[in-house]
Amino acid sequence: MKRSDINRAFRDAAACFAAHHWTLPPNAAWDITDFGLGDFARHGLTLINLAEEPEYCEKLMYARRGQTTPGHTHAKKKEDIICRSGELTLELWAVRPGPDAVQPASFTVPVNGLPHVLRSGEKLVLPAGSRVTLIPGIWHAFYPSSEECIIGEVSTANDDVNDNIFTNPDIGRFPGIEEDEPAALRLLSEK
Ligand SMILES: O=C[C@@H](O)[C@@H](O)[C@H](O)CO
Repeated sequence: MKRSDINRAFRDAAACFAAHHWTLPPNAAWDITDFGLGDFARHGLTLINLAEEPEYCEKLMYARRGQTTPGHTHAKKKEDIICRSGELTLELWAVRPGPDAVQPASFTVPVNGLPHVLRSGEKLVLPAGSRVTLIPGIWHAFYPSSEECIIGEVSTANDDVNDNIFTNPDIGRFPGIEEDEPAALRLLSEK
């Protein structure tokens, strides 16, 4: 990613958080990524790790229309993905998606704590305030279905270095950075 794209993503997310009265902690741990695919407008996510402890993690995330967090799962992390503002669409699979995948007819995820049955690969639309609970092994991709979206995540222990399994083997969780202007901030991955 160009440093100028990271700086712009930081400014866009900070403006949206401020407009929605999400006051950030001092020294917020920013994590801005194009998932190594070189197209932040299509495959991009801006995250802040609000709390990261051995037992639990809380994140605040931001995405704009057109930005997809690519399909992935976790071996260890259980997480709630929460739409905090806007509207968030998730695509969920019971097993790794792909041409040879044998998907079950249906599976169940908790939405706002209540069982919700869907077909593997089906879209789940979360309005602001709603959450879905994903156990390890549930594959998920998500993107705003509004102009922008503030997304929360509350989870068990987070390990972004080792516990993201993507369907696309070309994905790298953290971006390479091309320095084309001074940095407005240092990312988690640079510390
Ligand atoms: O589903 C999204 C989350 O698990 C993120 O916290 C993760 O960093 C995406 O790679």
